[in-house]
Amino acid sequence: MEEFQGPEPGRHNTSEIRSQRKWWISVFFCGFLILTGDSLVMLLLNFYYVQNNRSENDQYQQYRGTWTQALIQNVAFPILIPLFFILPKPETVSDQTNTRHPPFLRVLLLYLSLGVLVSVYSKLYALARLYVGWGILVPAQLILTSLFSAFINRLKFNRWIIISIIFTLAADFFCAPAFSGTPTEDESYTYGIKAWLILIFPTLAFSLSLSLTQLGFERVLAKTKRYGGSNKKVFRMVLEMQIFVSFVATLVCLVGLFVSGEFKELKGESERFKKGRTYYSLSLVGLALSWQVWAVGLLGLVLSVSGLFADVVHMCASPVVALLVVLAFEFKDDDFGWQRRGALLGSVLALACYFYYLHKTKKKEMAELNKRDNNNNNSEEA
Ligand SMILES: Nc1nc2[nH]cnc2c(=O)[nH]1
Repeated sequence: MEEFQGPEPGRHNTSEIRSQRKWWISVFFCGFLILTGDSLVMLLLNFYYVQNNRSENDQYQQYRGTWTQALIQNVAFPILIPLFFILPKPETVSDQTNTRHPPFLRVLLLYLSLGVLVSVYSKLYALARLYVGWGILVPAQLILTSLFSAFINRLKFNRWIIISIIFTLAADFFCAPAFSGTPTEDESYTYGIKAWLILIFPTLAFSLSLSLTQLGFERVLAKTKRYGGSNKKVFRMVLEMQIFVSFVATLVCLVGLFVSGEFKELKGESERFKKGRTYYSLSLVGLALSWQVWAVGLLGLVLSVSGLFADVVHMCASPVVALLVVLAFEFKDDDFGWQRRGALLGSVLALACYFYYLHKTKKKEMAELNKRDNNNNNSEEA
């Protein structure tokens, strides 16, 4: 006689264990991309400005070139297009009749608004780094990201997240990677009211873009027909978001480059480059590719965890970047002293706290699933 087989015990558990494992792998992978992107960008930027003979320019000229930097931050998005098509399409769920998909116009508006925000923060970030110290820019940004996450994404803060934020703030306040782009000093430029405005707007735009991107993934992209309309998050969304947003940002930066007349300076820059034009082009290509690596990692973490976590990881990369810059360049007075070692420790602790919180959340999810499975089995046996 054939035995009646009830629902296989632990079936949900096995698939949950598998999906949690995949989730952890993607979190570590995206974190690695952010760290790699941040490090390469800073190393190449330093190389670029060292080679650029900045000190030979007049003070005005030293604050130029920021539209070019903004353009480079966004322009290499086409390298992601083949990857987008290689990744498998998500399956569409069969029960779609009742699902309301967001209209095309909403998706378009999302990409347009994020593209403009990204172009704003790319341009002003390039400028802000010339005016104000990293130690002020970065903590301000993390505080704003926390506020936006609380109000826009309804993120619930707990003690582990708060401790992680405090460690990150401390680490970044004491650990600015050396930056050879800083103009040869004129204090009035650095701390004037203009400098403070230039600090506030890119940090605002960056923080806002993280929260809106998270909202866009959850409320718009995950509900579209092409992603199954099932609220499932897949990596393809990251690539789609990055490609369309960077496309808009690139257009805005191109307009800025031409309207400001900065494009006329490109020839002079390539001629000034100490190692010659080939190295000039190679360093710009390297920078553009590194920015894409960074952006995919950042958006990947926004998708799989949150905008706040993505910002924490991005900020925690600074001490590592500072160490790499010390090893790669011989800038005067730049060493990896006790302050930076402390900052590195702060970053490690910040990440440990956040990861501990994520681990606890995932464990709780699994326990709830176990409980539900057990209840279902018991009621079917009764
Ligand atoms: N505003 C801003 N722009 C960025 N572009 C790359 N990183 C950053 C950042 O931390 N802040």
